[in-house]
Amino acid sequence: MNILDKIIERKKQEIADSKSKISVEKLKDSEFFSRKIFSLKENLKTKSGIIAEFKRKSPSKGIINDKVSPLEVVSQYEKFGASAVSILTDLEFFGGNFEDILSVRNHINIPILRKDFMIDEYQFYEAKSIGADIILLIASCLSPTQVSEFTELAHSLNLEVLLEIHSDEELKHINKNVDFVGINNRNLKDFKVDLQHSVNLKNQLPQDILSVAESGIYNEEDFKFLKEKGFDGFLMGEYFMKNENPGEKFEEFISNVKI
Ligand SMILES: O=P(O)(O)OC[C@@H](O)[C@@H](O)c1c[nH]c2ccccc12
Repeated sequence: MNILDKIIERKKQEIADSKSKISVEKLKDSEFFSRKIFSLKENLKTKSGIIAEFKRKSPSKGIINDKVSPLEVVSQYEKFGASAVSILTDLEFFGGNFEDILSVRNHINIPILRKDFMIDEYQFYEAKSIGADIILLIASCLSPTQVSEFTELAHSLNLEVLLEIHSDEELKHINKNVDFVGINNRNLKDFKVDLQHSVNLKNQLPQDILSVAESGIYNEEDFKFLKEKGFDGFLMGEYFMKNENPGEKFEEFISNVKI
């Protein structure tokens, strides 16, 4: 079984567990169902284009940073120009939890991407109830029909949709309603990073869709290369998080790439 299959197996159990504890009706009581919306579509153009991630650990890297708090990190990300922040909520494989989003939502004014493996409608209500603005749909975990149904549900909750693809076959998951197409530079099955592969895939996207380059952006050259190739957004985690002070690293990066 590859890691992605393991994650999905585990996720199914977690969802069943959560459903037995909290109903969708209960989730809807959250104050976040009726609040100001932060839009990445707007922020991609007006800010750096970087979606800066808070991530404690990952299956490919092990522990990255478990010493810093989400609030200190994402406040700095916001201050120095992140278009949005991405916060992992998977506990088992990424060391994240809902509290990581809840503890920052009312302190920042940029959108938050709930980064998790979305396979069930229930999770969209959950995402909304903890204050997320954007959700990730991973094509390799879903059928094209699920992508279009989940996109509709997300939009009905005022959540923006980032659809992640990694291969030519997954181009068929794209529909005109998704807000952004993310191309993962990292293969989730074997963790290999290949930027040129992403550029080739980007060239096959529909003309007017906003594109985000995801993962494995490890230095200024990588970033500049992808920007020159026309990506609108850049999802970066480890490069900042592996530092003692991720916010400071973000600031340094922004000033070096001059955006
Ligand atoms: O830390 P990196 O290499 O900069 O990558 C960030 C982000 O793209 C990565 O965490 C990611 C992209 N797609 C995912 C899907 C699930 C979990 C994590 C991810």
